[in-house]
Amino acid sequence: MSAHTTIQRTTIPQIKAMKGQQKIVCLTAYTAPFARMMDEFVDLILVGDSTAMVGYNMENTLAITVEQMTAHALAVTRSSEKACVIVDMPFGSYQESKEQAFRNAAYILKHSNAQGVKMEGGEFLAETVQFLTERGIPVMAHIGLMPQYFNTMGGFKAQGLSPEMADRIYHDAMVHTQAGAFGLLIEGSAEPLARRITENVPIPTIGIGASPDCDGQILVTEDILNLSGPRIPKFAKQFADAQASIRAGFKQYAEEVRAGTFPTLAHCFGVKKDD
Ligand SMILES: Nc1nc(=O)c2c([nH]1)NC[C@@H]1CN(c3ccc(C(=O)N[C@@H](CCC(=O)O)C(=O)O)cc3)CN21
Ligand SMILES: CC(C)C(=O)C(=O)O
Ligand SMILES: [Mg+2]
Repeated sequence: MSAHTTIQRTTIPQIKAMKGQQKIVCLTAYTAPFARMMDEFVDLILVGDSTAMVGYNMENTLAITVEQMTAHALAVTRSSEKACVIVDMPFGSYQESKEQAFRNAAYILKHSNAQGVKMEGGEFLAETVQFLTERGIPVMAHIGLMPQYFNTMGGFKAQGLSPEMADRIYHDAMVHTQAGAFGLLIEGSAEPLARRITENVPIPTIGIGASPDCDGQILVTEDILNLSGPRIPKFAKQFADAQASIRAGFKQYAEEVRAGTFPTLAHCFGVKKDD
């Protein structure tokens, strides 16, 4: 047995096969500590472009680059061994043409060792989904609320609430499925729409602010740990208060340094026993 055949990373075909069998548990991670801690609990880690907002305190996701996403993705793959890892293609790196999309997706995967990419878009994106899938790059299509349309939409607005819009998003889901997407991420959309899509596609749907009936769920990790800023979406639920625990640690450290009780000689080098 070779030295590196201990744990096999979950593959994209395995994620696809989970539909109808078991819920697909997904979270975002951008850096080593969270990737390392969540690896045993999640099936899939998304290196989300939400790091623009959560990690860099930007107003929206538009300014993050291919190089930044690649660096975050590499940190995540180096710090996990079990979860399937996919990466958000950042704004402007895939919308221009299917060739541009392939070039940037191949760059990201080559330099990060991640397994697939996610891209936001409706019907126009289907030929890109097919082009990449045929050439060895698995694509998850992100539909519904698409944060990269921040300027077109004038903010983050729930989608598919009217029958006309719901039908258009349903159609987008069918077209992406036909094009070979390995999964659909449905964000901020009417619940009946997300359920109807889930029931009518053979590929997994991953919901965020979508429906309990989606094949899997995802949230932004910092949101569920109370580590995000003040603007947390309605669909996020707080599962732990890491902020309280981290702030307590900062407070204690500051107090001990100011009081001169940290460090002690036990934290120092070259200290003689009888000093
Ligand atoms: N911290 C964080 N969590 C996220 O889930 C997330 C990000 N950042 N950044 C990228 C996108 C943007 N997302 C968001 C951000 C805000 C709302 C929001 O405020 N929605 C309103 C309803 C908007 C409407 O329909 O008018 C809400 O009440 O939740 C939704 C999705 C989801 N993603
Ligand atoms: C919110 C999830 C789905 C995402 O796209 C991100 O984290 O960027
Ligand atoms: Mg994203």
